[in-house]
Amino acid sequence: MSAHILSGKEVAGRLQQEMKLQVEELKRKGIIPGLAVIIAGNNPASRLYVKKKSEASQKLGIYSRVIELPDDTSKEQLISVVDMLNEDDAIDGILVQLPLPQHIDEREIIQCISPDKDVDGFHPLNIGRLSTGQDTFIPCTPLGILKLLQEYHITMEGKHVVIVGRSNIVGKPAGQLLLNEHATVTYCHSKTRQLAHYTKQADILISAVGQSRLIKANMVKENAVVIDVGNSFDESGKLSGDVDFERVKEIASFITPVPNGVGPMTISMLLYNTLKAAKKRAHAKGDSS
Ligand SMILES: Nc1nc(=O)c2c([nH]1)NC[C@@H]1CN(c3ccc(C(=O)N[C@@H](CCC(=O)O)C(=O)O)cc3)C=[N+]21
Repeated sequence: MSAHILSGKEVAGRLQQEMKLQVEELKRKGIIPGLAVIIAGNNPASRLYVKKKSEASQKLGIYSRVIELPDDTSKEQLISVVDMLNEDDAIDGILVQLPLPQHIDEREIIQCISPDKDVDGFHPLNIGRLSTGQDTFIPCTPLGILKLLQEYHITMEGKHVVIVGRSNIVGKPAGQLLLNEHATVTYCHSKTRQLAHYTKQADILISAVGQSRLIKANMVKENAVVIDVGNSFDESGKLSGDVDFERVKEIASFITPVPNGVGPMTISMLLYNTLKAAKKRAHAKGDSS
């Protein structure tokens, strides 16, 4: 039997309709949610993602500002842009698109973002909050995965979640988030020996590596839930995930496609976090709802 498809596109569309109403409500209270995206350099994939983010926010009625900087922008220039946005009352959320040009230390820039505007959830303070189970901005991809699982009534408590990939933006925070949901979490990465030994034990398998069709059918347990975070290109230049979808779907119970799986959920959660920040601003303004 073939797996059920976890349609990120469908769920993201639904969530965005709900959020549109919330934006309208905020506007009635005199608050226009605002998102700023900074992109340095002209990596074509990064440009495409930034365009998607800005289009999606505008569709909801969120004020969107994209700040494009050249590849040779200095660290000081970038920090001064972040500082300006930290101070700007029209901006609730700041996203610095990664990767940054080689000569800039990403950590140094991320630390300059006000934790209250850090809609990516990448600031060390927010990472600390996530790891101790406090309220915070949860990184968009892990949060998107959680919402997608919840939407399909897939429970996490007591399940063995195996995460392949330990990046700061997906793998690591996804593990912490699902640990907070009472899953048993195993991390695998490029140095893991006998990867299949671990992946075969997963009730929920999350791959966030960026290597086309790394996860084969014989690495997946019967009826597992398979979440594919990969967005890479195969030999023929076609957009492809980490999972050998055509074969794995015959073994899994649920599976995300690429495209239209995790990607659209990531975008939705960026809007969700921006709204969360704007609601806090409304609250600070003296609104009690
Ligand atoms: N500060 C920062 N925050 C990020 O959240 C961030 C980032 N930097 N840098 C790059 C990665 C990548 N990322 C994606 C978001 C959506 C899709 C997406 O919507 N993908 C579509 C396909 C896209 C296509 O057609 O090429 C899909 O899977 O359906 C992909 C990738 C966010 N990132």
